[in-house]
Amino acid sequence: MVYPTAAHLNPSVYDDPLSFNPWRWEGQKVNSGSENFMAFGGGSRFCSGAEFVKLCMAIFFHHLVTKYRYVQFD
Ligand code: HEM
Repeated sequence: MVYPTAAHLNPSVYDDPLSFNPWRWEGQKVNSGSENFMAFGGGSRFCSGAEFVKLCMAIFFHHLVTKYRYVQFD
């Protein structure tokens, strides 16, 4: 039995696992066979919408950063 949340918060794999760091998986093996990244489950129950939702997220972020201007409030 694998507990994905524990794998994602494993301090021996990820430095400071509770901090927000979108780059934490850079250079890691994050495909469906990864032992350290299981956001979409694994094995025979692997999320069948994974590729679809990754495309949706890429399109969403593309529009988020190209169609809006951002200003910093102090
Ligand atoms: C960020 C978005 C998503 C995340 C994080 C996610 C995550 C997951 C996870 C962790 C599982 C495995 C559940 C288990 O082991 O019992 C799963 C299964 C599944 N997901 Fe997703 N999912 C996402 C989006 C989607 C979308 C958009 C679809 C469909 C269009 C989808 C369809 C499915 C289906 C059908 C299963 C069951 C697969 C099976 O048991 O054979 N998911 N998802």
